[in-house]
Amino acid sequence: ASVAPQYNSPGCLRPPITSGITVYICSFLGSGSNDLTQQHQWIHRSLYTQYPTENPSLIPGSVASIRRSLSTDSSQLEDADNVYFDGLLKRVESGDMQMIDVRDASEIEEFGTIIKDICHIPVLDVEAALQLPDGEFRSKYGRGKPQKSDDNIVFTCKKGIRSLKARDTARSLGYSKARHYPGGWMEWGRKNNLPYPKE
Ligand SMILES: O=S(=O)([O-])[S-]
Repeated sequence: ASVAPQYNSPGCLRPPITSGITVYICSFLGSGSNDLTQQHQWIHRSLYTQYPTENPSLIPGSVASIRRSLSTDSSQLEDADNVYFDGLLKRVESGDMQMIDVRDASEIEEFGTIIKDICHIPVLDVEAALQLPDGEFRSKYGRGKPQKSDDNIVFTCKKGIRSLKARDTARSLGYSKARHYPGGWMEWGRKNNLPYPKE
C-alpha cells in the first residue's frame, strides 16, 4: 500500500483497493508512454486486480502528470543530496529547515513561496551572499547566516536546476550538508493545487 500515493496524479482514476474488479483508466498519449504504462501497470498489479480498458479514456495531461509523479520517489523523504516532496512537507511542518529560494523576484511574486518569510537569494548572488560577514548577511537578508555545519539548508527554485547549482556553490564554500529540492515550485504547486508554471 506504500505506493498508493503515486495514484494521486490528476488525470488518473484510482479505484478503491477493496474492489474485487477494478478498471484502470489512463491516457496513453504521446511518445514514450509505453514505459510509463508499464511502470504503472507494475505498480497497479501489486495493488489491484487489473482489467485494462480496450479503449482507455483519453484524459488530457495525464501522461505528463504520470511522468512527473514518477520523477521522484515519493517513498523517500530525503538523502544526503536532496530533500523530496514528502521530506519537505515534514520539514515545513517541523520548521527544521533553512530554505533558500534562488528564483528571481518576479517568479516569487507571481507564484509565491513554499514557506512564509523565505530567504530569497537569486542564484547568481548565492556565492557572494554566503561569503558575507554574519552581520552584513543579517542586515541584507533579515536573518542569521547559515552555518557551514548546518544540515537543514535546502535550496529551491522552479524545477531543480538553479537550486542544484546553488547547492553545489554552497558546498564548494564549505556548506557540506547543503541540499536541494529537485521538484521545485513545479512539483510543490502541482501537488498543493497552487498555480505553477507549465514548463
Ligand atoms: O528553476 S529552474 O532553473 O529549474 S528552470
